Amino acid sequence: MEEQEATIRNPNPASPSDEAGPPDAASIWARMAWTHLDAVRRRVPLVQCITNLVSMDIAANVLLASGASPAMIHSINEIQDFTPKADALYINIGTLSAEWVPAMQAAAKAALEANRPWVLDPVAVSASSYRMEACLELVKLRPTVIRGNASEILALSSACRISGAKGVDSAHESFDALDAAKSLAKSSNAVVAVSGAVDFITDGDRIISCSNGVSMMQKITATGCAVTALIAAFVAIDPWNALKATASALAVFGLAGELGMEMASGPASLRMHMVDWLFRLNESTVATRVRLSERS
Ligand SMILES: Nc1ncnc2c1ncn2[C@@H]1O[C@H](COP(=O)(O)OP(=O)(O)O)[C@@H](O)[C@H]1O
Ligand SMILES: Cc1ncsc1CCOP(=O)(O)O
Ligand SMILES: [Mg+2]
Repeated sequence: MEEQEATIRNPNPASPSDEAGPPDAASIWARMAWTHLDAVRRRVPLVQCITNLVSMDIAANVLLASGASPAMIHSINEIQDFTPKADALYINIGTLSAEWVPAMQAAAKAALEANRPWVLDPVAVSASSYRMEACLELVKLRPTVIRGNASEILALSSACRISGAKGVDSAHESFDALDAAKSLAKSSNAVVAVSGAVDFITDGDRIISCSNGVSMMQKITATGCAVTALIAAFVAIDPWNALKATASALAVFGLAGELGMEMASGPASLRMHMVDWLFRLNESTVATRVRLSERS
């Protein structure tokens, strides 16, 4: 366990005998993504998911295929016993109901008390003031990571309704939400990830961008929810480096989408092939095809 953690903190130590010379920044990031995926497979983190009804199947299958252990447990009566046993908690407000809000809050508090990372997906946060208020209360419970599409991050960051946002889908490009993401990261103390054609991950100071993925992923419902679940698994195995773990999860997911698209004929087969590729990804594919970089 200690050896693995050390590897994650320093995923690519320079080797003086490396004939190819020192690795470039892109390959260091890609090797980091592999180290994270490998650690998830070895350590099989238990991820408690309180997620929407649409996403339960794909989120659980994405976690399983990647090597994590999903548990879709949302009854308030089980939080006290179960949440401290989980390695990370995932909360998603997609199909919010009055009954679930107290369970979400209790789980976030239990995760904090047990020193476990927890990850928030603010699905369609601007759809209603009820949803926005519930989400703002959750943000006060110090999520480790918040991942949303551009419209959601813009809305949450300004905590007001954004005209043009259409339900659960984004009406904005991820770059439009970059300043909002930085500001939300600073005010919430969370790592904030904005997904889109390019994903941006920030802690308020550093910004990592990820250009893996294919646009067809938007045509599968709950891909955003599923990648947020995957972020929870990656943060579970590297909680002190949530920025990097989040970037790795988005890159691995996007790469599985790219490889899946080579075999798919539409959204339904992409979903299947993407899950297969999360299971099949190997070191050389991840190390050569992940596209992460840090913006200066
Ligand atoms: N135009 C795009 N090109 C490539 N990948 C994309 C594109 N749009 C979204 N993705 C990917 O799809 C996944 C879900 O992101 P997104 O659609 O923004 O979330 P949501 O489903 O919450 O709206 C992410 O992994 C993201 O990188
Ligand atoms: C369609 C829908 N309605 C409520 S939650 C949900 C799924 C949203 O998934 P994603 O945010 O990944 O697009
Ligand atoms: Mg979403």
